[in-house]
Amino acid sequence: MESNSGHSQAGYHQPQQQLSRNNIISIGSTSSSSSTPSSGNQAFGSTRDFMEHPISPLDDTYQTLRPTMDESKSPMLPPGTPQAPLLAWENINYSVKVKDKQQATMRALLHGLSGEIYPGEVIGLLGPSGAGKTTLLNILSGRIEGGVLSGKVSFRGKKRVPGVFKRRVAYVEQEDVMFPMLTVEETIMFAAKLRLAEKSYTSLQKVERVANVMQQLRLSHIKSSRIGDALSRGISGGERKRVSIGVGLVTDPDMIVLDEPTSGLDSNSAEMVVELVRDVTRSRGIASVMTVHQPNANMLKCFDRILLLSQGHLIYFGPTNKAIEYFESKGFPCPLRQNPADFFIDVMSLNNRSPQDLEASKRRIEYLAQSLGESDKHPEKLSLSYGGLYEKTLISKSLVSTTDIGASRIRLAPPNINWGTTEDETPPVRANWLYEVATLAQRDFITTIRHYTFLTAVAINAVSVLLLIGLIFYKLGNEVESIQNRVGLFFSLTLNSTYGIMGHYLYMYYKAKDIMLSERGSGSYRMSTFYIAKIMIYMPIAIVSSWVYFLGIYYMAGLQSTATKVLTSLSLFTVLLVVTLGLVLFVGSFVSTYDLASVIGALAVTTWVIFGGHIANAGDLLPVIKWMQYISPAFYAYEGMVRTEFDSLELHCKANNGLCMARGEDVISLYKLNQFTTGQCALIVICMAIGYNILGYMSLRWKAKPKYLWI
Ligand SMILES: Nc1ncnc2c1ncn2[C@@H]1O[C@H](COP(=O)(O)OP(=O)(O)OP(=O)(O)O)[C@@H](O)[C@H]1O
Repeated sequence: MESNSGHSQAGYHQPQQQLSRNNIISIGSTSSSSSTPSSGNQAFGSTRDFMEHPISPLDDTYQTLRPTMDESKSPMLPPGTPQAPLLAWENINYSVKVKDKQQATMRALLHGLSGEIYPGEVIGLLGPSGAGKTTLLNILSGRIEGGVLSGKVSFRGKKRVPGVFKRRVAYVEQEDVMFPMLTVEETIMFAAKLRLAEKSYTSLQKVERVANVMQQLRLSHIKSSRIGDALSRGISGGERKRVSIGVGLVTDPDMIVLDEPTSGLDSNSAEMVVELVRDVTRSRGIASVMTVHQPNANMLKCFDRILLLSQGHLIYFGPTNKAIEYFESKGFPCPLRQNPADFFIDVMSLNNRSPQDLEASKRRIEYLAQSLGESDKHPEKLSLSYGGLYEKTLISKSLVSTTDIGASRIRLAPPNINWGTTEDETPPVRANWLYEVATLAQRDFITTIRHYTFLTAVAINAVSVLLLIGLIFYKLGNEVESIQNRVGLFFSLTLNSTYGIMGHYLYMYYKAKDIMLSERGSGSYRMSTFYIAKIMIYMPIAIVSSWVYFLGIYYMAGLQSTATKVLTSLSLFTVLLVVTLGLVLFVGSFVSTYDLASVIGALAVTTWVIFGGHIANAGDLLPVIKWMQYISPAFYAYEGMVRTEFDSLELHCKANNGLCMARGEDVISLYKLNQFTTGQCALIVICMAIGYNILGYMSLRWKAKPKYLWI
């Protein structure tokens, strides 16, 4: 085996092919000069694969990798062409507060990390579980919340401006958060409509852009298929991931950040996703960075550089094809038939099998982390000191440079990208407010009408309430005994206009909120447009479905049917629906989880109903709790409706036993439902409807506002 001294600094400048051969000779002690490279499509993940290929798979891997830094300099860009890193970070430290035996201590998750990403590069972030990959990715993409963060991150050589940065960087989350009822094309199209200002792009241009993205991501043939979810089958996991990438790409970002894009995918789909990201990165001249769990050799080949992390320490950040050599220089030669990624992760992992193993692995990681700092041979150091893969200056706006790298053609800096101008600090133009409302309402409308279970539940509720209450209170008549039934009927209507709405719409709201929170990270749209669109879609459905049973019950029961009375009661009932919808949006916005929100929502509605004037006589409550009556919208709606019905109602007494109340007004007095006039009741409920919706909007703004740390 070659000694460490064999890897001189000059060794890192050797052409790649020579390096690979050297590796094979030195590690495997076999000559590879006459070997036949295996197919580039093959994943060298299993021992069988290796046995069938006498040449080291690494040789094949690295022969098709891009050239070394030195080779790539000249063909990538004309000599002297300026280029700056797209994203650079320096001395990143991050720690969080953790509770340990009742004591809060700070736990450092990242330790002094530095690096940079250049346009046209694909960076793979690898490391064992818990190494800090997602944490680093979140910091670099401006999505870290909580904890203490220090260091510097610059984008195009300048401090990041959140509003600009989040619209120039597409973030693809590990979980694909999309509306299952939309088709592939609709999903990408709505992203284009919401994120591309109509001032800058015509409708036709957006359509073309969407078609282009679908074609590039090989989604055109399934453009009309629904996304689907666990309940309704849709496109496959790999296709879903490509749609998520398409949603990010449609805005033409400068960089795409992917958190575990291959998780949950079979190896073929995983490879396809990584290869597509590489192709897109190169064809668009953008940069991409992704975390991947144990990539196979084919996936590893797609990364120009890899960043290896362990226990929050940087272990290696340099060209993929030099990592093996680097590890070998530190005394960790990669076995010939092992997938390099598995090998790196093995070397960087804590071994918990025994206290001795744990201690040894800790020392190994410490040594690797420290030796990175000391090593002046480290490829990344060279990259930094010489300008590395690219020259460290600015790419001119018009520059387009192509070069052959392995099987791929790289195109850098397409003409539509501006680098380093003052425009960088100006947030991109947003879509017009009304256009945004219309687009979100259109999306909500489509997703709601395709939500068959929701619509079926709403319809079943309306019909069953109509039949149940309608039959219980059928033809009440004007006998004095009908008093109890009349007040009971209005109480039942109050119950349904509160519990029914809470039950149906809270769940829908949470589903939509999850997607909104994910889209919000990229600054897709305003909170006001999201809120208004929700009201625009939920309210008509809630009102129309409730009117069906209200009017049906009204006529089945034979209540007073003058137009004024019907309209007054219907209006009070409708405003109560709107207040409850406001409560749904308020609780849904304020409380983070659906489980807790459903409990709080049900409790609030129960309180409204208890103090609604039917269960307990409105005038007989103890002063200490009587005030709760006045904050219950159900009380005003109920009082208003009962007053409307009993006003001028003549009741028939069968026998004059001294208990008969022949006038409706006497009933109102008996139940103490004469504290407010019907008009006052209506006004108060309208004010509550407005108040709850304002509260809902304010809490949405407050709670959904990303609290990311920026450095
Ligand atoms: N907010 C937090 N509070 C406490 N610990 C945290 C927090 N965020 C992350 N950690 C811890 O920091 C470490 C790194 O987490 P991170 O998710 O970045 O790792 P990872 O390399 O992405 O892991 P995996 O591959 O398993 O997803 C883990 O041990 C995790 O438990």
